[in-house]
Amino acid sequence: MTSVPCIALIAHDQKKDDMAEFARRHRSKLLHWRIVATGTTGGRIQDAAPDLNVTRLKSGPLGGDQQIGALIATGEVDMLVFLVDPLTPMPHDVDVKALMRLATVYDIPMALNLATADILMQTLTA
Ligand SMILES: O=C(CO)COP(=O)(O)O
Repeated sequence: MTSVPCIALIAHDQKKDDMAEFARRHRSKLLHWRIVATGTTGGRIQDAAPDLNVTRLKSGPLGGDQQIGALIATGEVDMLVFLVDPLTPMPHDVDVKALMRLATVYDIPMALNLATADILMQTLTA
C-alpha cells in the first residue's frame, strides 16, 4: 500500500444517494485516503463531503470504469467500492464487468453493495 492509500468509489444512478450518504458517514476515515471516482459519482461525493480529496475521472458510460480498471492494473488502487444497480440494464455493462474482473485479478478488496462497503470501512484503522 502506498503512503496515501487510494480508494475507488463508483455508484450507478439508483445508488448515488447511498454513495453520498456513505461518504458522509465515513468522512473521517476517507479524509486519510485519496479518492478516485467516476465523473458523476465524484461530483456527488464532493457535494456531500467537500473536504475529501476526490479525483474525478470520466463518467462511467464514457470510459470512467475503464480508467479505474487501468489504475487497478497499475497498482494505484487499494480498495474499490462499486455500488451497482442490478435492476437496470446498462449500455456499458461490458465495462462494468471488466472492472470487476480486474479488481478480482489484482485481488483488490471490492464491495459491490452498501452492507459490504460499511464492513470494509470498519476494518480500516485510520
Ligand atoms: O456508470 C457508472 C459506473 O458504471 C458510474 O458513472 P458516473 O459516476 O459518471 O455516473
